[in-house]
Amino acid sequence: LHQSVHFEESEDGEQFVMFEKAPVENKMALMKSLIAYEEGTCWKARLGADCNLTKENYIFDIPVWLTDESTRDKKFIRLTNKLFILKLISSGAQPSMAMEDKHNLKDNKELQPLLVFGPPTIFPIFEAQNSHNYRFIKAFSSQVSLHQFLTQQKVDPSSIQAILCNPVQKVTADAIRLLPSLRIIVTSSAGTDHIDLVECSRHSIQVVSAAGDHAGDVADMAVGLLLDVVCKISAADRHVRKWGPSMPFNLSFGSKLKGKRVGIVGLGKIGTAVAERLEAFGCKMMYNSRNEKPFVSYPFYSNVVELAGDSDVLVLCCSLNEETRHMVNREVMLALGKNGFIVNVGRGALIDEKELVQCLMEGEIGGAGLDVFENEPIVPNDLFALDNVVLSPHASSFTSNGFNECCKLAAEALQVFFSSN
Ligand SMILES: O=CC(=O)O
Repeated sequence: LHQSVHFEESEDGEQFVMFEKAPVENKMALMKSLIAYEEGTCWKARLGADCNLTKENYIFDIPVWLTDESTRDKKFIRLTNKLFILKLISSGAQPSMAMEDKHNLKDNKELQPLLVFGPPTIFPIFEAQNSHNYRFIKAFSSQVSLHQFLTQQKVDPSSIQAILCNPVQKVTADAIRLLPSLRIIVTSSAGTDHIDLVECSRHSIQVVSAAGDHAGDVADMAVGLLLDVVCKISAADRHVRKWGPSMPFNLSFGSKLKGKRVGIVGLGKIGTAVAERLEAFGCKMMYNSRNEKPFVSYPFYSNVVELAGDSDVLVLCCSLNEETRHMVNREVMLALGKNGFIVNVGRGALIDEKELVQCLMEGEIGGAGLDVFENEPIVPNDLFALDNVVLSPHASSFTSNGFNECCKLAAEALQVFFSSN
């Protein structure tokens, strides 16, 4: 999705969103997100002028009146890997904010500078929707220190009041100290472990999580990973791809989710959503949390080793901080046991990853479903060879609804901040 998008106007005054060169999958993903965001708006798409196509096949003529999923997909299938332009043709609904304000575009120098770290996965969409409000200073594209980068870009550090970020790039104490006017950091994630919160509070900087209510998406992923590793779905898939007369069926048995005792570590919104889903599968829930929750009927364990000892599955949903770093260590994994499973949708460093790999290879635990890793994007090679492990690239909140909501929340948080300052 990392590509640039900007607005253009044709000679006859028509307004376009221009997508620059990028792989077609990215364009399609971005376009789908835009379309999902623009529900009810009619779009027309056509190829960009540099495609050297004749007038006849130049225009796609796909007014995208959004009706249902099946028609959406059919329409996008026809896009090619050339440049293309989206054109807003008419609409009963409100045009997008970006389009509406096209004529009010301020001079670039008058726009509020917004320092972008990461970049957040939502950034291409956020940028397209908010380029009329902000001058984006893309620190994520730089290989040099923030100080050098700002100097190169001729940006005065004291002009920066806001950062948009996500867990890909840390907002360190040094970065914060470099920006004397910094007042707000908006992160597109639920977790804030990539931001030096102590330094923020020292300088009275607000930290806003714009993740929205994506607990359901993350919980779906947790349950998916658990089902996959318990029922061996990915292992079976790999097996089928090699299956044939010369390769007999030799898949080991999966097991049953029903009746499993599941210890949720971190019974916040995500943990609760996981528990609700797993109850429907007939699992028996218990939990560990900073404090016992008075209105929760599941048994509470203040000690994770004891929780692991009484569980068949541990699902990690808590945030990462100095107390929770490596909370799942070898002792916890041995307590969970040879038939036990771990699912991690929190942060990689909640588990001592070296010990996890060791325990998986030695058969000290039964399997793992992992959406997060200690040193992303580096994943221990040993995991790739294990059939009892299911891996996902920190993608539990990658749904188009989640993206759009997150963009909206980030934009609102910044708008409220700038309009009250
Ligand atoms: O990892 C994702 C998040 O914290 O939202």
